[in-house]
Amino acid sequence: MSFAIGVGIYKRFITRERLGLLRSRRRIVEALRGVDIAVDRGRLLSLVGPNGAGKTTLVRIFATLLVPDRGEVYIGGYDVVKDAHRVRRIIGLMLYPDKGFFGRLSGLENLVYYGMLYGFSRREARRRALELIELVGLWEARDRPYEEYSAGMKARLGLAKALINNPEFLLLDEPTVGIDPVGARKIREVIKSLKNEGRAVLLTSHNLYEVEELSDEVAVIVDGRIIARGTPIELKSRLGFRPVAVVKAICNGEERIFIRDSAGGRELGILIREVLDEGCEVVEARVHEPPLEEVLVKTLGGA
Ligand SMILES: Nc1ncnc2c1ncn2[C@@H]1O[C@H](COP(=O)(O)OP(=O)(O)OP(=O)(O)O)[C@@H](O)[C@H]1O
Repeated sequence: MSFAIGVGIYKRFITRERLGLLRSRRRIVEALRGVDIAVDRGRLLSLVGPNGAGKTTLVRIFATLLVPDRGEVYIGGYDVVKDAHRVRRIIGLMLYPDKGFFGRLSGLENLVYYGMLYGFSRREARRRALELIELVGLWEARDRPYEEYSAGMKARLGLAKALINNPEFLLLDEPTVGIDPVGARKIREVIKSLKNEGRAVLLTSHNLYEVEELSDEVAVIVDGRIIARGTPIELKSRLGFRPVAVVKAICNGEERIFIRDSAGGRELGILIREVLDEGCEVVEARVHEPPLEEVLVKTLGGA
């Protein structure tokens, strides 16, 4: 059985919609409509989809912050509703934006505080906090007040906080939003190493290049339902996008481009041979695989 598993998850919100100064009416939002999801140890599953699709709602249910209306969710064998306190001991959560920090305390003090909430002694909490501050690249800023941190620094501290209890399951909601490219790469490396250590990771991101780089599996959520899932490569081919072999050549003094469907991987070699047989000179040969970004933007269109 998978380390984290959710079956038939259904969640709706009842809100009030304003119709004017004095009038409002009840509005029902079906945020999740029968979602099945599973994440194994040492694997990273990304949730992608348009704004309002239900990704954060799903993360919050796995994090025990919301109770599903229907369906079952287990993490490490514990029910997220009935055994919420046990689940909280084995998960780490990074939400965006993270409102759980004290502005006047330094990054380090904030982490020590959270370590002690998990039951570590002050000494142990400090040792762990320093280790994590170093890991996320905040060493120089460790004694500065949190309120002075930039958005990217806050996000890094959020990741460190998610790791303070050495969690087996990590829930990362938009972990690199607002972080500069060098910082974001650092965060991605940390996420990869956490996964390679055997943790299960559930991630949401609108950065599909990041999703493609990190994910073992991607689930596309639209309107509260998973409409497609698979490895990035499976997903692309399921959505009708296949790699193509492209050969650029000079034939009789003119540049020509030859293109061939290249699902099997051997087509590029065959195409090059054919082009050479035609008496052309090959100047460039490659397999073009459309990035996940291109595939999903074309598939989801205006969703
Ligand atoms: N507390 C709430 N009360 C009412 N509606 C809510 C609440 N939380 C979420 N929703 C609604 O549920 C739906 C799913 O929201 P959710 O935040 O899960 O989407 P998302 O996929 O994470 O979006 P984004 O990419 O913008 O972060 C949206 O229609 C949202 O407005």
